Amino acid sequence: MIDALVDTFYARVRDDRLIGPIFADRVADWAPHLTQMKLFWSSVALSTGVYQGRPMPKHLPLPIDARHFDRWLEIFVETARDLCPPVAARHFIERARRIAQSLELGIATAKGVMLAKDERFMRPAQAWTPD
Ligand code: HEM
Repeated sequence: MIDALVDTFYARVRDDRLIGPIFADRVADWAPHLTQMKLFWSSVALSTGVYQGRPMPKHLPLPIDARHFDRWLEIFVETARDLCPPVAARHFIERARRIAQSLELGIATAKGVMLAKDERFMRPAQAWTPD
């Protein structure tokens, strides 16, 4: 189930107009990324301990905020509901929401922004400069 969830989720992510390009700029070889994500979900959903990485430092430099996390979660929720029985879908979705929230908080903090409870992180608009 984790194999199917991860494969389908990232196939959809890669096609997405908002978050697809963020992955396209950084993930050249998808096979190792998908393997890593399957280990991650095995650890998170089944407590197997097979994922050894640290997701936070990988996300801190990304140009992402609340809008990107909302889209990520929207695709994740749709995919989990499409592929998993309801109990399993809820199990994955609950964990994805918690981790997304903690990544968003970490990104805000790294940018010197102290979010209030339930406040979302929005990146300041980029000043327009001619090429
Ligand atoms: C806006 C939302 C997100 C974007 C654009 C994003 C993007 C990325 C990118 C580009 C990488 C590859 C980084 C690299 O190898 O240099 C990555 C890795 C990863 N992401 Fe995300 N991510 C998002 C949200 C999430 C969420 C919500 C989770 C967990 C539920 C997550 C879990 C991971 C993990 C486990 C890795 C692998 C880290 C490793 O190599 O050990 N990401 N992400």
